[in-house]
Amino acid sequence: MDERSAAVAIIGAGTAGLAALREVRRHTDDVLLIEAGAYGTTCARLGCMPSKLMIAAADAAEGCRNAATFGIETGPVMVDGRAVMARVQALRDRFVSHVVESVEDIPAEMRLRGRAVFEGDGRLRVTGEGRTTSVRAERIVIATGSRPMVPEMFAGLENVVTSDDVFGWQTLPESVVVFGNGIIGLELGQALTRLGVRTRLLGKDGLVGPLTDPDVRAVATEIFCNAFEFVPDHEVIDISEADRLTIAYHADGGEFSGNFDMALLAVGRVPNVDDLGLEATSLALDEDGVPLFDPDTGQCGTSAVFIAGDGQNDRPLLHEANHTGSIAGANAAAYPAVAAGHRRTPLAVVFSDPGIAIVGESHDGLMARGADIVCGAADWSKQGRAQVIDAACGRLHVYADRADTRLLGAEMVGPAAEHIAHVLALAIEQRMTLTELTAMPVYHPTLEEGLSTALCDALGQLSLGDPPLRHGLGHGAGG
Ligand SMILES: Cc1cc2nc3c(=O)[nH]c(=O)nc-3n(C[C@H](O)[C@H](O)[C@H](O)COP(=O)(O)OP(=O)(O)OC[C@H]3O[C@@H](n4cnc5c(N)ncnc54)[C@H](O)[C@@H]3O)c2cc1C
Ligand SMILES: NC(=O)c1ccc[n+]([C@@H]2O[C@H](COP(=O)([O-])OP(=O)(O)OC[C@H]3O[C@@H](n4cnc5c(N)ncnc54)[C@H](O)[C@@H]3O)[C@@H](O)[C@H]2O)c1
Repeated sequence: MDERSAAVAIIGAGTAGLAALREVRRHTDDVLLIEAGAYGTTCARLGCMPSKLMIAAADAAEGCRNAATFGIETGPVMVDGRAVMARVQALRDRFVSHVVESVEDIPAEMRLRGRAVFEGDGRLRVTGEGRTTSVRAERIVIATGSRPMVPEMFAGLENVVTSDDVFGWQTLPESVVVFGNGIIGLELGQALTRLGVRTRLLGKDGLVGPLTDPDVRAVATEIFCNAFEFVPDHEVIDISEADRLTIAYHADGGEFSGNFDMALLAVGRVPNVDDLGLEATSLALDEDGVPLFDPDTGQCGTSAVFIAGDGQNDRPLLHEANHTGSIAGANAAAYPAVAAGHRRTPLAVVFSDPGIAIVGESHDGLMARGADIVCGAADWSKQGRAQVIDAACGRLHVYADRADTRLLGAEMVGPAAEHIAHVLALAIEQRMTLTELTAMPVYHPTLEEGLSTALCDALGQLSLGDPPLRHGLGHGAGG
């Protein structure tokens, strides 16, 4: 068995692991980056980028279908599944190759290929490429990511895939039943529908992505139920498999069934911590097997182990993997001088059409802590610019503290959600009040006028004297 030692070992060369490495190398080159799989990150290979490529193709098809609304005739829209997947894979490969090149620029002596398992505190066994290496590390960063959850009832079925499989398809299937009304289910379910795949999305508990505000969720439910075969809640009665999958289920008080080429599971992701041998360490674990850690430092208890990215099982998003990776790396390098990093305003976006976003504190979170808030609303169906571009549907709610009028959070479904969410994140990060926000300039005619409507609505509900001069053009059908 080979033996290695390092001041810092990082398990996982994904987004979080690479961010941690960058921070550690500011302090020391005595670091080992351990990777069990292919270099290239989940984001580029199997996540953010290929999914957005598929959505881009789907939106192009939908744009052609809707062109007649503007008086433009395109003729029948034909989707060439092979060409769609070829573009997805070509651009995905380009994104992956950029990451792989940057990893290969890391000095070879800092990299180790193989699967790491803890053998005790500060001790790892790494197995891969035909050899086993025993690693002693003073500090360790766990950055092992997550994988799709596969519930027991699907085990053993052949025609069941996850997002790990979709982007490798050579062409598009004829039909897919998607399980999961979360972010992946909505994004891929809608994209597949727009790409001409007969798609049914079966969800649980009436949820729509991450939305928690009942009014916003109700609007989103109506929109997506009209946009494609979306069943927000169901209970499986039976799944059988011959040539195709046959699903029988209860929904809306009735009994339904359907035949599909395959099932796409998008029912959540599990952190890759279960096969890490954590039981061999002195770390305390939560009920999901994740080490108890401080979200501000990434530190697990008072140990020299830090955790980052999807492995934290907290905010499984790319920018959070990058940020928590940096925090964990900086603290692993400086240990025992551990410092809190600044955790940014929570921000989650669903790239559906219309888009969905949550910024800052969610409605559920605010209610749970008994916050005294004022909620301002905008109805996108009446918004001028949204009507111009044929995107007039959705709802925006902004939440502000009733006492000091600081913006606390927002939930939305509607046009430009990804951009409006960023404006709001900036405002929350800067601790801006409704008075300050409504004093900002708003151009006409823009979708930002819808945001202005919601902010003015919130301010108008407070007894602060006269509300500011409203940007009237943002309120109605163009004036
Ligand atoms: C379909 C899909 C779409 C997504 N879209 C978006 C999006 O649009 N925006 C967004 O913000 N987020 C999106 N995400 C989430 C985002 O991709 C993840 O949050 C992010 O990639 C997590 O990065 P990470 O570094 O934690 O994990 P990863 O990049 O997965 O890195 C973990 C690495 O650890 C390695 N590893 C695991 N166990 C071991 C071990 N024992 N030993 C050695 N190595 C090990 C793995 O092989 C892997 O390379 C999407 C995810 C999916 C699946
Ligand atoms: N745009 C983005 O930022 C983006 C895109 C894709 C993925 N991601 C990340 O990946 C994570 C995982 O995505 P996800 O969509 O798999 O998980 P998710 O946690 O977002 O949603 C899972 C959904 O599946 C439902 N569900 C659970 N069991 C079910 C069952 N048996 N049948 C039907 N539905 C069931 C749940 O109610 C939930 O709504 C996301 O939370 C997100 O952080 C982000």
